[in-house]
Amino acid sequence: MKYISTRGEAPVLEFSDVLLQGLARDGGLYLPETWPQFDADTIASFAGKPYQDVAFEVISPFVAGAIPEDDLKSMIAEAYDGFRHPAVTPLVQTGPNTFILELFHGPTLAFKDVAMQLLGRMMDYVLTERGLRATIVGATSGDTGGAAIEAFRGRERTDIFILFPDGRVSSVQRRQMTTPAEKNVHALALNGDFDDCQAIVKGMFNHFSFRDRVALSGVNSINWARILAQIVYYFVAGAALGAPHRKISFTVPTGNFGDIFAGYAAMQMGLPVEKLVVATNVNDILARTLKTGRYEKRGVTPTISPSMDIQVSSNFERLLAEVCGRDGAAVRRMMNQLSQSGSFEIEKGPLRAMRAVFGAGRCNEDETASTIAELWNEAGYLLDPHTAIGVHVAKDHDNGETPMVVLGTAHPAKFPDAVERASGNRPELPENLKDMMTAEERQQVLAADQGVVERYIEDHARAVTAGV
Ligand SMILES: Cc1ncc(COP(=O)(O)O)c(C=O)c1O
Ligand SMILES: N[C@@H](CCOP(=O)(O)O)C(=O)O
Repeated sequence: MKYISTRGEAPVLEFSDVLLQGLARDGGLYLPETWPQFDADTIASFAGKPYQDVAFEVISPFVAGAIPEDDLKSMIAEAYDGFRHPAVTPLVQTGPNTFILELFHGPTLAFKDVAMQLLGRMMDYVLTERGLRATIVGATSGDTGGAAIEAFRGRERTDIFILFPDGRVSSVQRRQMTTPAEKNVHALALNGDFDDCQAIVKGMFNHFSFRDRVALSGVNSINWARILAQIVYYFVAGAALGAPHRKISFTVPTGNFGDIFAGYAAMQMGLPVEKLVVATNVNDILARTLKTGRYEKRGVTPTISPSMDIQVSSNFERLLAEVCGRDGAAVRRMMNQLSQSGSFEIEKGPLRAMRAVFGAGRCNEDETASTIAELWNEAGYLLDPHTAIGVHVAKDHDNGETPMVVLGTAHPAKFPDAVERASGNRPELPENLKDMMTAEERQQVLAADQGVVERYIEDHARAVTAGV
């Protein structure tokens, strides 16, 4: 399998290189050159299989040649061994036609673990094989950071630097990043919002002398392997609910568009999907774009669903490339307009193609809280604020026939204050995470300035001087 950049000007790469690269050198994001196809019998055979077996079948065509089958199987087995539910991503029925796909049974209680636990192992494998070290950077609005740190803490070949918006993540999220004591972990609290953090990460990838000097690697969903691992649970849920013999709809709480792009990928690979519904909080750039055809940045408003407080949605670029027929020049034009003027227009044809697949809706703060209260009072099911946004938006897109799966992206205990205010019930952390709430914290507060962050990384990353 070969990978090409959305902007069409970076080298075509194999899987192992895409895994280590993060952002393409033309500023774009890597996509597989073609979508592997699964026929109806293969999809039907996923029903009832262990998650790990489906993961192997879905992931291997993308990885073929880079990682031998037995090694890939072992990595998958180890990655999901630590999940607290034997089904890894169980489906729970919460209404006559509605299901929540619980993606939060991993070590840091968010869907990010599903991909990150595998990504950490794959990167370590490739770095060891090549005798290299890497400096990993990531931007987080709360969940990616903790999941990435958990996946890479103590790993000999990597140092990890996570940039998060100071004061804008929940205390559980912050502690997941600041309490690991391993020396290769660096939690950087930046004086800005998530978009500032993400812009600095992309800026560092586009600063080639720095990028090469520190052997920069990325674990945000700009890294294709993150999306790849997330495709699996769409197939697992789809097959459990009757695919390929009937269509399924998915509503996805969305920020950086990575999770829902994985659903789009599953669809391209043969999963019969009726609709992929984008659910946003009041930072609703994606819902607005699908409605108006104009992608237009506004300021970020802090909400009780902080992980979705995002305006510049990285993976939307992957969708643009798809609906523009992989026309790199068209994608470059739109991305240049975005960086120059803060907005761009999507042409009619590509917009029509998007609307054929995607629906969208937005959920404000009151609606988020009342959705949490409602499901708690009616069904005794406690939602986290991000999943609540999905549940709220899904109602408007449920046709009463096609099963509607809402992606349950985080455990309510990650947001105990907001959940308690909404439902009167304070969710408890799993026993093994409770110590974290009293452990010593370690973080570095820095200005949201690329130069400042780069200097900090150069001073602390072992890849700069060591190179195994
Ligand atoms: C709990 C939670 N829900 C939803 C999202 C949105 O996911 P994505 O950025 O892949 O759209 C995130 C973070 O991105 C998150 O942490
Ligand atoms: N919501 C995310 C934002 C970064 O997401 P990613 O999927 O692009 O890595 C978070 O919680 O950090």
